[in-house]
Amino acid sequence: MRLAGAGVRRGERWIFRKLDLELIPGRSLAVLGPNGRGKTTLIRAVMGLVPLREGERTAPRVIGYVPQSPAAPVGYRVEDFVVMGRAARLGLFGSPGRADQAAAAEALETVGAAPWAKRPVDRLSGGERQLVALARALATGSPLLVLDEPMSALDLANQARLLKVLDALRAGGRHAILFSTHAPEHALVAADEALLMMGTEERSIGPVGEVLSEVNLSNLYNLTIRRACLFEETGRPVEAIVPIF
Ligand SMILES: Nc1ncnc2c1ncn2[C@@H]1O[C@H](COP(=O)(O)OP(=O)(O)OP(=O)(O)O)[C@@H](O)[C@H]1O
Repeated sequence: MRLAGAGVRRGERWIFRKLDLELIPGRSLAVLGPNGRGKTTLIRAVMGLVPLREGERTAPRVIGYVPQSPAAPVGYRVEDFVVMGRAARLGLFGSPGRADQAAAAEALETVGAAPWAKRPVDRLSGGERQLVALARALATGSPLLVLDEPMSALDLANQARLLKVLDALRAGGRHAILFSTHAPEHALVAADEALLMMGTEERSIGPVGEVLSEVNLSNLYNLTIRRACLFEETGRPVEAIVPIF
């Protein structure tokens, strides 16, 4: 996926301009910024759901997408909903075959949602729905996964589960992952690079460890923010990022 000199306007206002972005399989990028700064707009532009007013976009035909508030159509079981991720492979009147059912079952297993396969999708909680939406995105088989605040409705255990899934997908090398988040710690553990959206043309992009510095985060949120290493776990520092107020 590539954006070159990309810009999106809403009415009279540019949300972002002159944005260059490149993502390859095996790499994960986290997008951070205050409320209303344009994360969802950027994600929708990557998806091709919002037109660019300048610049160019190159992306796979099918993209695995987890929107901020995943829909829950009435009358579908979880497994049917996840198999919908295969739609682009089926053609207009195609119905899912064994391989499609197997891909859906595997995706549900990956996110830990297999036990809910027979449940009505409209009766899932917000967090359960986010995990099932990720399963549907995985079932597409796309090399690109785009997730808009995927952790926002998840409890701590499911946040950990999702971070582990994203980390494993990235390590597997077959997926490029783009996700937005309000939790810099999540970017530290599940992304290689971070994009901080500071202003329309102002941004910082680079390796998470460098970009998510106390100075950058304090400037981004206009607040004093401290970052501290708590301990090391299997050779990797576990860090806390804390606002001071
Ligand atoms: N359809 C639209 N028409 C006009 N303006 C819009 C539209 N959608 C979003 N905006 C505006 O674009 C700006 C960026 O919104 P966006 O949803 O991309 O921000 P965000 O960083 O994802 O915010 P949050 O963290 O609150 O989810 C906001 O000022 C918003 O009001």
